[in-house]
Amino acid sequence: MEIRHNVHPTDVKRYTTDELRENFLIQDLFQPNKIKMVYSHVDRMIAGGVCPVEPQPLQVEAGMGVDYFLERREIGIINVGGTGYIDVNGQRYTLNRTDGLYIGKGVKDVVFYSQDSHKPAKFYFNSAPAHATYPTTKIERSSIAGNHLGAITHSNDRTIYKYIHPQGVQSCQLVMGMTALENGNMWNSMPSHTHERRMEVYFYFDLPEEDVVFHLMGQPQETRHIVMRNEEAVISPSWSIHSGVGTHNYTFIWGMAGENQVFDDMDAVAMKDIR
Ligand SMILES: O=C[C@H](O)[C@@H](O)CC(=O)C(=O)O
Ligand SMILES: [Zn+2]
Repeated sequence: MEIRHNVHPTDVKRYTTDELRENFLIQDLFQPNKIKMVYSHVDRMIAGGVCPVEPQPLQVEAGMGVDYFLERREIGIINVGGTGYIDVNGQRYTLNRTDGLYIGKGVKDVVFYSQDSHKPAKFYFNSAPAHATYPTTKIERSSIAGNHLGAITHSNDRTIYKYIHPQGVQSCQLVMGMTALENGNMWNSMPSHTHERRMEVYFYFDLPEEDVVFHLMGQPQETRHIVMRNEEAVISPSWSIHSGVGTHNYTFIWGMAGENQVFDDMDAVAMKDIR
């Protein structure tokens, strides 16, 4: 398990490109038969990926100080690969591409599978500390009514699908969903925002190999960027904007943890104030 520490925004002003990438960027999420996990000290969020060519059990990692992964945690999972299965205490859930699964605190036995090892599942996940148990629930993408936002005139015509949230599948603190940009639309979350009360992780996918997303971060008056490729994620502390522009349209999964679960509790940054 990789550990990422908290960093102070005053220090981040002086970070080099490599330091920004070492502290915030998450790469190599889908290595065959390996569960990749990054443990962020920002709200103790774990972001990770599983590519189960062979079945992969979710295992506690050294340093977590518990007997099993979900002893004091909850997890949200979205499949971005071929059809896969997740067995939760022996009960099988089938996840097609972009279907999700919430698993509550206390579940001991979670195993990831691919339906076809030549077209393996790619399970992206976010996990946050939890102190109560909410039911394990499958979330079919087709069952979610998306919220349409943006317009082609601002190159940000997109649909937000909320998977885990107070009006949908319940959780202790995890809020999770997916935003898909229409063809020819490149911008997300601009005008930008922060949310002092929650951190967020973005995972970009559906991006052609030769294309990139310039992910924008930093304090609103002190912005920086990280160049990201397909199937990479980035940690956004509560003081940082999280926005991006691609050389091609893309889709991204967002996950949040922290003080509240109110999606609209954002500190909007006026365009005249961003620097
Ligand atoms: O706090 C909310 C998150 O930043 C995202 O949900 C924003 C987003 O998906 C978008 O604007 O497209
Ligand atoms: Zn946000």
